[in-house]
Parts: sequence; C-alpha cells; structure tokens
Amino acid sequence: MDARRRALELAKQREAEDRRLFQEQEARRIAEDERRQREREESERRQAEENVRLELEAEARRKAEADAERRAPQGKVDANAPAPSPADAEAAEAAAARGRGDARRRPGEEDDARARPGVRRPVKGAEAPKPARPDRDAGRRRGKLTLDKALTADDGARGRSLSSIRRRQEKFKRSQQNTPREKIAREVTIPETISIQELANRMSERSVDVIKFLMQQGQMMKPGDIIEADLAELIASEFGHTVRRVAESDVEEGIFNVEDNVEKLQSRPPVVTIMGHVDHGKTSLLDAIRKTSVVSGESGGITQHIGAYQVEQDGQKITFIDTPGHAAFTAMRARGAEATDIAVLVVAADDSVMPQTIESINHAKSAGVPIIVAINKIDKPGADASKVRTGLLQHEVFVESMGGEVLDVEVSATKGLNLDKLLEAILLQAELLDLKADPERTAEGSVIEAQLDKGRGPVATVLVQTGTLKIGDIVVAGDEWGRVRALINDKGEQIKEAAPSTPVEVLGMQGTPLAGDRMAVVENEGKAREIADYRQRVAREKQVAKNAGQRGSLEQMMSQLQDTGLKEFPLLIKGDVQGSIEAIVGALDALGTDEVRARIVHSGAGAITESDVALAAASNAAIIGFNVRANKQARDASARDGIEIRYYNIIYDLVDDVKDAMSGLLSPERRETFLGNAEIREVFNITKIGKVAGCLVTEGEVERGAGVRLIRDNVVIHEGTLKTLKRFKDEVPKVISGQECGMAFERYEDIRQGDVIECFRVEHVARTL
Ligand SMILES: Nc1nc2c(ncn2[C@@H]2O[C@H](COP(=O)(O)OP(=O)(O)OP(=O)(O)O)[C@@H](O)[C@H]2O)c(=O)[nH]1
Repeated sequence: MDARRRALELAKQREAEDRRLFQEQEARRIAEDERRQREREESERRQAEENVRLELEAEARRKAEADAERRAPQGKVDANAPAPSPADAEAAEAAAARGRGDARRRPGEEDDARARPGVRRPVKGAEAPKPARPDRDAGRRRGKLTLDKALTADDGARGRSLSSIRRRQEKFKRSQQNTPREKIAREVTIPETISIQELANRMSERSVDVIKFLMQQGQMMKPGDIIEADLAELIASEFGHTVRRVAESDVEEGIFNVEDNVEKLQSRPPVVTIMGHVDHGKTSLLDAIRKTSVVSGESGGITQHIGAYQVEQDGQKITFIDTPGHAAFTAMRARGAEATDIAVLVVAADDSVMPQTIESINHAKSAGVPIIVAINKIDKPGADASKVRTGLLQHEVFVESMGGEVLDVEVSATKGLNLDKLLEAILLQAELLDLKADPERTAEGSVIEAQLDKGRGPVATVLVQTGTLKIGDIVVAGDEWGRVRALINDKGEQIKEAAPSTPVEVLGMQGTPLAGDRMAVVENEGKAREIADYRQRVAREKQVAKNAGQRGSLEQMMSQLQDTGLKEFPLLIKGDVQGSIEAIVGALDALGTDEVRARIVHSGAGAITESDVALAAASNAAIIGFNVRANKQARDASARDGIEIRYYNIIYDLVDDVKDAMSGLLSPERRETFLGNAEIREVFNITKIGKVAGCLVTEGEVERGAGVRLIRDNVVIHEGTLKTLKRFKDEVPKVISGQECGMAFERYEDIRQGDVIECFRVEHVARTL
C-alpha cells in the first residue's frame, strides 16, 4: 500500500514538474509566436505598400514609354528619346532611378530592397530595345532590363541555389509575357463588413490591386483593414464583378452542422453525463469509474482533471463529462451544446426519488437524452432498490424489470460494486443509439470548460463531436477564435489530433470561450476573425437590448408561435404545494386545442432556482411561479438570460393569462419590476398602529406606494400595500439596501421575525403581437 502511495506521490511530483516545465516552455512559445506574428504583419504591410508603390511607378513608366513609342517613327524606339510630357518623363525617370543600383540611390535603399524577398523591383539595364515583336518586346522594354541582368544582378551575389533562380526566372518570364489573364466576372458575396484581404480572395483578385485602387481613390489601407459593405461593393463592381449583399449573420453560414459524409461514418464512443439528487453519489460514482479505469488502464496513467475523461470497457471507449448534475448539463444545452448522448441518473437506494431526481428526469427528457438508472448505495443497510423503481414509475421512467425499456443497474460507488455492469449498460445503450461520426471531416465540438491559465494562456477543454481536431486548425468557439497550438488529452499527454468523442485541452485560443460554446474549424484566420467579430458585436447588442424585451415571455412566445407555426407552448411551473401544481397542470392541459397546447417542461414544488431558469432558457419556456418566488441566483439568471418569471397567487388568473396568450388575445400586460427585499429582524406591537416590522433592506430598495408581498420560506403569505415606511421616526419615500426601517402592512398583521418583505412596482403595458 505504502509503495503504491509513494509511487503515486512520485508520479504526482513528476507530473507537477512536467507541468511547470511545460508551462514555461509554453510561455516562451506564446511570446515567440506573438513576436513572429507582429513581424509577419509588419513585413506584410511593408511589402504591400512597396508592391503598390512599384506598381504605380511601373504604370507611370509604361505610360511614358507608350507615349514615347507613339511618337517614335515605325516602332523604332529610342530609349533615350525625350519624353513627351515633362510629368511623364519625370515619373519614368524617378521610377528608373529607384530601380537603378546607381550612385544616385539613397544610402540603405539597396539593403532595404534586399530585405524584402518577393518584391519585384525594376532594374535599369539600359539595353536598347529591338524593334518589332510588339507583344513580348513591349513587355520586356517596359521593365527596361534584360532577364539575365535582372537575375544575375542580385542573385549571383547572394549565391542563391540554382532551383530558386530557375523559379524566379519562370516567374519573371510569366510576368513579362504580355498575355493578359482571362478575366472572370464573379458573383461576390459581401457581408456588412469585410476585410480587404477577404474581399480580394472572394473576387479572386490580388489584394495589392485592391489596395492600389483604394490608393488611387486617396485611401491608404492594409490587407487586414475592415471596410463597410458599400465600399466593398464599389470595389467589386470596379473590378467587374457582380455583388450579392448578405446579412451579417451569414458569416456563420455553413460553419456548424456541416453534413457528414454518410459513407465515411464510423462508430464513436458515447458521451455520458451523470445526474441525480444532491448526495446520492454522483461525484463518488464518477471518481469510482475513473479510478477503476486507471487501475485497469495503462500504468501510471493518472487521469487529469480536464472536464471530461475517457474509460475503456471491453476495448470500447466511453467519455464521461466530469461536471455532474443537471444544472451544468442544461446550462451547456442553453448555449447550444448538445454534447451528451446518455444521462446516468443516480438514485440512492436508501433515499429513493427526490426533487432533484425529478428535475434531472425532466432535464434529460427535455433534451431527448436517454436515461440509464444507477441505483446507488446498494451496500447500505436501508437500501431498497424496488422502492426506487416504483418511485421512478410515477415520473414515467419505466425500468426493464417494470416492463419498460430504461436500463437500470444496482451499484455501490464506494464499494466499487457492479461498475462494470453500469459501463456495459452504457455500451449497450450506445449500440442502440448507433452513434456515428465522420472522423475525416473538419472538426466540430463543444467547449466543456475553459479558463485562463497563467502560463498557458486560454485553455479550453473541448469535446470533439465530429471530425478530427488537429494541431494547426483554426477554430471559432463562441466569440473567440484561435489556432490550435497544442492538444492535451485527459492523461496529460500531448497529442497531435483528437477523434470524435475525445475530450481534449485546446491551447492557442485568443480568448477564453464559455462552457457550452460550440467550436468549429474554419478555413482561415480571416474567416475566424470575421465570425468572432460578428459574434462579439451581437453579444454587445444583446446586452443593450436585454432590458427592452424578454425572450421567454408569454407575448414573445405567442409571436414565435405565429411566426414559426409551432403548436406547443412551453412552460415551467413551480408552486408552493404539489396539490396546487397538479391543479394548474390539469387546468392548462384542458386548454389545449388541435392547434396549440401547453407543454410543461418541468413542474415541482419549491422556490424557482437557477437550474429552473437554465431549463427554461434551453427550452424557450416562460416560468410561472404560483405562490413561490425565485431565489437571488434565479432572479439574476433570468435577468441575464431574458427569461420571464410570472408570479400568480390565483389559479384562475394564471390559467386565464396562459389561455389569452395561447389564443393571441392578450389583455394589457401587467409587467412587474422587482424593487427590493427587506428582512424582518424584529416585530413590535405599537398601540394605535398595530404590528410593525423592524427590517433591514437586504437587496435593492423599498418604496412607499409600491406593492409588497410577505414571504415566508420562499412562499408568498400575503400580498398588499404598506401602511407605513419609516426611518427612525420619520415617514420616508424610500429606503435603500443596507439601511434599517420600520414597515407595517395595510390591514394585515401576521408578520414574523425572519419573514421577507418583497417590494415591487407594477406597470400595465399594452400588448402588441
Ligand atoms: N454507503 C455508500 N455511500 C455512498 C455511496 N456513494 C456515495 N456515498 C456517500 O454519499 C455521500 C455523497 O456522495 P457524493 O458523491 O458527494 O454525492 P453527490 O451526488 O456528488 O453530491 P453533490 O455533489 O453534493 O450533489 C458521500 O458521503 C459518499 O461517501 C455508496 O455507494 N455507498
């Protein structure tokens, strides 16, 4: 045992040391990469400017020569003949002088030219051109040089290899042949903004030509500069292309859900998330499975904590997402990631079905993910597996022994009992699902978690879902992008590529994406930047628009129904007691017609929680609270995600509102704004006034004249108005968070220490559909 512990410690130390070294190495590499990138950009910029300058000079020279030729008798050209106009002559001379390696050149200019390989510089080799052969010779004369001179002047001195000289010779010949390239007019797709380089690519033109054109219009620009669609359209038509203007969102077109090639599909491992009620053993089960795989897997292969890990059973792989719980699962889903194939529902055999077991079932069902039940803690004396099975029956989870199709396995996470059977059940379910992906295509995946690592920069754990992710790929995730610099698997090993269903740490992102963001490989950096820019803009706009409208509101849902022809009205209902919830669900069910019906994505007793808001966001549902409130986290999440929470205390009102929304006949909306909460610290009995609550405002503010509710244990006890709002002895219009005050209700006295007084304002807004 001791030996094993020592070995583990040693391995851990080694791993820490490796990691430190790796981090240092990475930091150096990041700095080096950035330096190179800066240099590359600078040299590209200089080169583009130089090319443009040369082109302009060449053009001026051509013009001057053409004029000279026109004046010369019978095609006899005298290179030294006086130029036709002083301006042209000047231009031609200036151009020639720049190309000449003569004494008139400014010091350092030659070095400068040599420092830029690939830049075509005209060299003056004053050979008198021969007459006739107008086509080719005209081309030759243009440069006022001979091919040999052009090549030997520089290359000989620099001792270039023969093959590189030949390549340049070929290139030079090509450029000198005066046969104009056949011009193809294209339809160029132009989004609302585009980089010059990307526009040039789409037109199949050289970016230098575009920049030249812009220079002629008096605008100095670089290939990476972003221009508006109007200017892009002008450029495209100037180059003889037609234009198709598209919406900005079209930049995202085709990056996700690219069809797999059916012939290339191969089986892929299932991806599993573990869910269940608190303390039923989710973490223990994940740990137990991980440990088993380490023992049976390769020696020393200590699994890293990267957000997901893979195990092997009978030679087949299974991927487990390492963040247990339905809240994380649905939060990811709300961001668009459909990462999970199978949900393992952990139910403790000594505790049976509990509220979060039911939530988990609804979350899995709402995502259409099949469930496998792990009846855990089977080793405990009070364990009763059949009670679990019947408990599940009431929530429409029919396990095999009850005549259903849901697989169930009795396990003990702490004793390691039947874990292999659970893994076999997962593989069986996976086989039924026939999970496939095309490993040969470009990769798509989902971000499971991401953080900024001091040494390594942004690190995203990505679950590759289809295709193979490779080092060097350019990826977009959420509103971030990057070039994959390194891939690290769950064993901490650097790998070159990651196949479908593999979780892998991705290094090289420019920023940190969010868990649940989808990741895709795109063709080039320009495209990646364009998508990331677009998404950042959209995120900013959403932030601004957030308060203006809510997406999970009854009104919006109705208009969505009308727009999309959807027939379901998704609602999430939380109530104070099971009885009232059943009554509400029954009443809402009865409202359904052939055209539209309410779909309850989840219902349950208790406060509205953050996980309810996440589920509502993922299913586009509105939340209805009947005599219950949302806790602080849920309120924050609903404000952040734009999910409406409606509170009711009369079933009739609730059903009426839903009915009106469903039939599109909404009366003016009663829009409620939460103002603040005050906690009752003490209750005083004061003659003439009655019971007065001594309160501390814990959140927001309370206002006289606003609506108030008395809440006890997250349940609404009373709703009404305030009789008094006092600070010390004075009546005041408002009291803010952190201050104490005295409050009394109009005609209501059942107040207790620990109760919360919620303050809200009501507006009536006309509904427009
Ligand atoms: N006897 C017994 N105890 C178990 C078993 N599985 C888990 N436990 C215990 O149950 C307790 C809760 O286990 P966790 O794994 O933390 O449960 P969880 O569902 O992850 O809990 P949260 O993370 O709080 O939601 C711990 O004390 C475990 O040791 C089991 O199979 N048998």
